[in-house]
Amino acid sequence: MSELLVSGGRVLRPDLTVERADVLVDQDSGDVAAVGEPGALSGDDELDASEGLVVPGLVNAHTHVAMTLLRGYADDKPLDAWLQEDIWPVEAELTPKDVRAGAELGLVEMIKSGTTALSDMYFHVDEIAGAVEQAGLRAVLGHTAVTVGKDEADAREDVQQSLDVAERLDGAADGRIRTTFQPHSLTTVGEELLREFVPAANDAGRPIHLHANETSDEVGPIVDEHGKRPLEYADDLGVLGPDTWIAHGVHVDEREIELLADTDTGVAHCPASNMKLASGMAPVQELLDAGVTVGLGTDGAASNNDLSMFDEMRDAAMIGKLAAEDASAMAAASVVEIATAGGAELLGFDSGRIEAGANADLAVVDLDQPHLTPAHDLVSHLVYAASGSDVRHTVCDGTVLMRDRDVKPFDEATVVERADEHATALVGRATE
Ligand SMILES: N[C@@H](CCSC[C@H]1O[C@@H](n2cnc3c(=O)[nH]cnc32)[C@H](O)[C@@H]1O)C(=O)O
Ligand SMILES: [Zn+2]
Repeated sequence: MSELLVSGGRVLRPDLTVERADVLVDQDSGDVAAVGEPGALSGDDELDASEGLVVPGLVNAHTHVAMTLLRGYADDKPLDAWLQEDIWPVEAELTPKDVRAGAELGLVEMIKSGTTALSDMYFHVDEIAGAVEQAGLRAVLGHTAVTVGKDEADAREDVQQSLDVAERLDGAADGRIRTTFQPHSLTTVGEELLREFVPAANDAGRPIHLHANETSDEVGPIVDEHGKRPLEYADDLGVLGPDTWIAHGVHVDEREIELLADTDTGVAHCPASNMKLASGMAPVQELLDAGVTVGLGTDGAASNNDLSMFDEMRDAAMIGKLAAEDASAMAAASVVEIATAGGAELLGFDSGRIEAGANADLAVVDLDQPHLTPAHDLVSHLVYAASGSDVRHTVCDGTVLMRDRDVKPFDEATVVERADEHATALVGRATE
């Protein structure tokens, strides 16, 4: 048995208290074997956590990891125009190799900022799965179906593909990859196909992930057409349930919040994307108070524009207070909770907490820095003062993915260079 000792630091416990402790990782099972008194445990290999805080690996509950290729390509526009005028025309030119290059870049960025699990929505998913397998991360993947603007045969083919890809890739990378059925949103996939395929996904036991209630522009047409709120329509279609989580949930009314709680449907909150596209402020504190399971997501790098969950935590705290008009809303502990245990619950991974028996998915944050001094409250620091570049080591499934900022599964310089080349050629093709 090979064991890794994360030693000399402080550890963020599941109840969000901090104590001096060492963490012993069983690298064969990929689980935490024990959390013990400093110096009491020993392993074959050691990871130095002195002057550091060991935290659960962050869980990015909604992203499009390959969209790193479009980082900074189209900014300062609302969702609808941004997608239709800029993003979709370029995405139409994406090749599988582009997606692989963009995904690798995004995954390197995640490893460097302490993220160990992600929920992704995209296409050419085999390439994303290959990149995740190489990265050593944990992911929930899927093929996102869009039917607007497609003829009947293409539309059906796309939705069928979402179901097929989910079935084929579930359990890949030694179980680190799980899958979801993914209608893009309630307005971009037609009702007939939703009525046919959602029950099929449910019958297959496939979790569902989709964008919903992101902008007010998408709520109106659903109310006009179906005479009900988007999440009532979703419920009617069989979309809601304990295995489903929606991205955004910005424009939800009281009844919809109740519906989310009653059906145990989760929400991936994406504050940076919501601010940047001026989509609105999600009532996250209200969702939490109603008992809804909430995770935190960056969304894609074209609407953020980075994939750091540290930035996202700060944004969640800030906009959460503004939305509630209450400075005590989305307190630091709640934010850390959604970025770790909350996201893990949505994705269905036994991660998001450092405890014997849980997945050994963790990051060590370097506290020995001016902007993290003094150390009155380390949970506060994680949300309000730390950044992704403060992460010293990242471990997923018991494997060290970054040691002293050196990313192990990839040659970082090669990944950066390749992504840059692919992005430049892609935009060239799309605009020629
Ligand atoms: N474009 C493909 C499938 C869509 S993949 C998932 C899509 O979500 C898009 N996307 C990224 N961020 C957002 C968002 O915030 N709201 C809605 N869609 C988004 C992203 O650009 C990508 O096109 C097709 O037409 O078949
Ligand atoms: Zn999205």
